[in-house]
Order: sequence, then C-alpha cells, then structure tokens
Amino acid sequence: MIKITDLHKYYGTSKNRVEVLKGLNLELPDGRLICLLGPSGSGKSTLLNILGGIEEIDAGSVQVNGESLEHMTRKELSLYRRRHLGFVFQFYNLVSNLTVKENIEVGAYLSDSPLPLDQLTASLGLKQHLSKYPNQISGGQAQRTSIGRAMIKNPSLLICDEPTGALDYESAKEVLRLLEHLNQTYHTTIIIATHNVQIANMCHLILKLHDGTLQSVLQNDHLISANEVNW
Ligand SMILES: Nc1ncnc2c1ncn2[C@@H]1O[C@H](COP(=O)(O)OP(=O)(O)OP(=O)(O)O)[C@@H](O)[C@H]1O
Repeated sequence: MIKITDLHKYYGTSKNRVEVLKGLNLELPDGRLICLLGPSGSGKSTLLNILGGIEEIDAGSVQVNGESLEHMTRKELSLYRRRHLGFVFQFYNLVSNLTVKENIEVGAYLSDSPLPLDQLTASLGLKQHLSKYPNQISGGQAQRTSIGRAMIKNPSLLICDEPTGALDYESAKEVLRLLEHLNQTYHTTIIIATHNVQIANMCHLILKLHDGTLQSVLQNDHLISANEVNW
C-alpha cells in the first residue's frame, strides 16, 4: 500500500520558487494497474520520482509498505530503490554494448530475490532476440528489454513514465499487453504515467493530475483488456 499525505514539492528558491505538487492525498492499494494522467507540466514525473525515491519530499509524507520515504537517509533510499522499485522510461536507456540478455541481467544483480530469467524472457517475448545488441532490435523489443531489466528485480512497484510514448501502435499494444500480463502474473503494482487517455481503460485506478493537484481518483468499473485498448 502506498499512502501519500499532504505531499508538497517545490522547485527553485525564494522569488523563483514554484510549487509543483500542492498537497496531494492518496492511497494506492497493492497489486493494481494504475494510470496517471495529466497535461504536460502537471507534475506526473515529479510524483513518480518522489515515489521512486529519486526526488526529495519538501513537506508531507509518502509511505510505501509502511516505510516513510521522507525519513530515509540517502543510503536507505538507495536500498529502497534496489529492493522495491523498477523504472521504465519513454526512451529505453539500454547499455549499447551489452546484449538483450545482459541488459536484463543488469537488473538481476541489483536484487536479493531476482525472478528466473527463462521464465521472464518467455513473458517478454524476447527468446529469439537474447543475443542481439540494442541497435539490432526494434523500439518495441527495446522497451520490452527495459521492462525485463526492471521486472527481473521482482519489484513491488513498477513505475512507467510514458512507456509507449516513442512507439508505433502495434509495439505500444505489445508493451501494454506485457504490463497487463506482468501485473496479473506477479501482482506487481504498476503505475503508468501517460498522455494517452485510452490506456486508462485497462487500469484499475485512474489518477488525474492538474497543475499539481489531484483532480480525480477513479476506480475503473469498466475495465477492458490491453488487447481491447484502441486509439
Ligand atoms: N528539476 C526541476 N527544476 C525546476 N523545475 C522543474 C524541475 N523538474 C520539473 N520542473 C517543473 O515542474 C513542473 C512539473 O513537471 P513534471 O515533469 O513533473 O510534469 P509532467 O506532468 O511529468 O510533464 P510531462 O508530461 O511534460 O512529462 C513543470 O512546470 C516543470 O517545468
């Protein structure tokens, strides 16, 4: 469970200080697919980076599985990231001189309890591509590799910031099907920040952020499968 209480975040100092998150309150149950929607600049990445222990909390509290991030030292935050977090970004950030398999294995080294590589690569649909290098695979395959690298850690929370933003329709759908499958198989809480409002239809919970405030938190009563998501 993630519990956010009166969360504030500011950038800049004195006259240039801007409040980017303006007192968020939110509870996110475990094991859900969560969509975070909001226009550019509304604070989505800032919120994800706070949940990911990358950005400091200026006021308020963020509890993840009972641990308060605002009280953690840098070392504790680093351990929190290693143990609990997986990150997926719009651009895949693969290591160019490592193969697909080796890129995924990088994630395993960071975990005390990694998932078996064989099992995961079957889910990722990358078995035929394991010995290729990033410049020999498509964008969709690269994103599935980066999801593999994040998931092999067996994180309790997978944070995806615009995971389909750079992909064509078919590759984006494959990534969405994969995220749905991982959520169902491993019960990982997955947060997807996106501009694509259609993605919300396959998520259990839909958060709408506007200008640093939560406009709405909706339970999706008309859940559809990733396969049925169209745009
Ligand atoms: N390191 C920073 N220093 C100063 N201002 C920042 C910093 N990071 C973000 N901001 C500002 O905070 C606001 C929220 O940015 P954020 O990246 O969280 O929005 P977003 O909703 O993720 O946008 P997008 O959809 O374009 O990625 C923006 O006005 C942005 O300019």
